[in-house]
Amino acid sequence: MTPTTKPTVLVLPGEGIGPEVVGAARHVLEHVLDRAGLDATIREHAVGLPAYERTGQWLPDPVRDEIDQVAATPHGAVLFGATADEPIGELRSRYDLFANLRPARPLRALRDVSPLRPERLDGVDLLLVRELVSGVYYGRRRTGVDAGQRWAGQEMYYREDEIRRIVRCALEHAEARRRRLTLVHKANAIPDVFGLWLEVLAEEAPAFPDVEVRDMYADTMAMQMVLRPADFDVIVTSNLLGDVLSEITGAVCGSLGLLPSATLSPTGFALYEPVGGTAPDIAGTGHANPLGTIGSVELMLRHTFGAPRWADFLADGVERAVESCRTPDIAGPGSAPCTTKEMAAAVCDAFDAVVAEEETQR
Ligand SMILES: CC(C)[C@H](C(=O)O)[C@@H](O)C(=O)O
Repeated sequence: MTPTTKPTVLVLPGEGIGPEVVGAARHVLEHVLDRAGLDATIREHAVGLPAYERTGQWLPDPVRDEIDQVAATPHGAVLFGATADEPIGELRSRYDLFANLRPARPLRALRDVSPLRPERLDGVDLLLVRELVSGVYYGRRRTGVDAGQRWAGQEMYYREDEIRRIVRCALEHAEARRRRLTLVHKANAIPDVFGLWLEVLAEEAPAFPDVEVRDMYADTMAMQMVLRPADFDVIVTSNLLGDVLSEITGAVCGSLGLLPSATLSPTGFALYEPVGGTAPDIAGTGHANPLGTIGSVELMLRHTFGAPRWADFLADGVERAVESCRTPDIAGPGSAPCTTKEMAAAVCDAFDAVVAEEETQR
């Protein structure tokens, strides 16, 4: 359903490759909105290192105030680039952005880029649902010295309701997709925490009788994701395990730079960001892959703008664009790599072509 009030999108590029990939994705967002006749308020602010250098704050107070306001509106969203952990950890927790959706589907034209044999990619279409505001990331931290030895600890803690809402979210997505859900855990080594995850899953699953539910140790899953990625549909897991597993899905698809994410709060406020980080080794070269951020725009069109048709056109545009335009991470041997900006332009052109075809077919 199209939102009744105009969405507001705060663009927070951050540092490293963040400004480059977000610049490209913003260009694509504005292009699609224009073509679709959709309206939005878009404002951009510095966070992370550039903000710290200017104000001494990673997330400056005025920016935080503005995000507070936008988070309270019915269709508020953030398009985020990349930073070190400070601002992103604070944003996730402050706005209760608990449901991190990380879809991973190899692009047709990039089968040669994945390190996996092409036949292993057939039918790969994963959705990793990662809990994002609890677990060991936010656990009690302590350090000390004992008998002359320094020690450090950080607690892994989960409350029942935190598990229940992410498990439910994953079950709902599984029901709407291919109806398979795998809970990934380490109940053999961390029995109390992951035992509770398993109990909650057993309590929630009966409400979704069409979803085939199973569970798997995280170490086994790490292997299975490489050997048989097509066997899985929705995967739900904790904050830390989800972080590690999503990097594997990046490798399966051919590059971490391809992966998008959407993180939803209970109020509908959402943050969209690529899965890849600041990539300091290539920052400033103009060759970072913007497709993970452009894919995040596609997710924004679905969740915040309620415009799945335009999101589908954009997804088709991306499939077409990579047939001829590829940044160095996905260029493969022998082909000339394109720049971040060229990739954004190629996506806009391909999107226009998809829309034009659609219009002539009607
Ligand atoms: C930057 C870092 C704190 C972050 C995380 O671990 O959550 C990143 O790896 C991610 O996957 O979003």
